[in-house]
Amino acid sequence: MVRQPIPVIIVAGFLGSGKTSLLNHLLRNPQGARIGVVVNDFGQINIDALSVAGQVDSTVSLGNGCLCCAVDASGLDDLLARLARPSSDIDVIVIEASGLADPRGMVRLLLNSTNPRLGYGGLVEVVDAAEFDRTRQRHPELDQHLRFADLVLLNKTDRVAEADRDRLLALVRELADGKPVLPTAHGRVDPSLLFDRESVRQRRETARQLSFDDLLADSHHDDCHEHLHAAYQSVSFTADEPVDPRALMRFLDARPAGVYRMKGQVHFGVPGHEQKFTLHTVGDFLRFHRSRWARGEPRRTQLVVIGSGLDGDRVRDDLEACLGEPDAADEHSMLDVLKYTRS
Ligand SMILES: Nc1nc2c(ncn2[C@@H]2O[C@H](COP(=O)(O)OP(=O)(O)OP(=O)(O)O)[C@@H](O)[C@H]2O)c(=O)[nH]1
Repeated sequence: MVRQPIPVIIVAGFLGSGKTSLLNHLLRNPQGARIGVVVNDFGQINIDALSVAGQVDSTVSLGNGCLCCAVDASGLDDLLARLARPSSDIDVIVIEASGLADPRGMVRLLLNSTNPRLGYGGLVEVVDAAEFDRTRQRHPELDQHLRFADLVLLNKTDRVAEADRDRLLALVRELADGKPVLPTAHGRVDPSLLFDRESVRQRRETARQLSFDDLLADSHHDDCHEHLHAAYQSVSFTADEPVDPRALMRFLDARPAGVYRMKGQVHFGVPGHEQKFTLHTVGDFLRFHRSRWARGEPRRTQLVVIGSGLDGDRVRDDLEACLGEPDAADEHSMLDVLKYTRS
């Protein structure tokens, strides 16, 4: 079975916004995933709570399978390659960008990476609700960072009054230009929003075929607090009829506001392209992986769309409108899909 690339998630945000708190939260709630963590300084990572098992070069292996590493930007490429080696057995990598760094360089580095074991997992921008107005005054570039992020966490909402929280949410949503914005306290976000639990499971149980129930279960797992789920929605879509590739690409080009991730499989059924196309989107990032259908596996499209502030009926209707055979005279209907496809 082809191994799925390891998603690499970048956590950025200005000084003190709550990046380390988010990281600690993920490390405490790894959902069965082995998390590789890359930080500039792991002094603040809650290593005690994780029982340190041993130390290797500049990395710290933690008892629960997590790995922390200290690195500067120039060593990042090598370090990621090292973490992605099968022997490290890592399912997801989280990089904490230093407080002042512009995260775009790191995103570019990942998107341009030729390492097939690594995949872009998204840029999460953490902002401090209590300091938002002052930070924005001091660092006008914050607006750009918000536009560039795939997911924004408006953190420290416990430190602002409700009316202020609503004002800030509306303002940050406007600045983030359609990207999902979630209010959080102490970085407590549902980890399944960031990790593909099904790909973790696929990596761990390679013999087992993933069912659609598994995909859905990923959006409703039980070991996180209920209130974490309230902040985002997941919309599922399934269809036996083939999908028109051009119509789907139009949908993906103009993803509905609030969509953070899409995952699942697509059945185009176009002659010569009858294989299974596994779709993965994070923010603006889009990728298909082409593979064979398993023996007896029904050829159907099954998608989960995850985001915040989604209009579920609208998403379903828009996807429904993508069903149908492409125009028989259109020889190049798959061209745009193939541009984003890795076999
Ligand atoms: N009240 C409150 N305090 C928080 C919250 N999130 C983080 N903090 C506190 O804010 C301080 C900074 O949080 P960190 O998670 O270290 O922030 P950071 O972005 O990693 O900071 P730098 O590494 O300095 O950039 C710490 O004292 C946290 O305990 C929150 O949601 N509410």
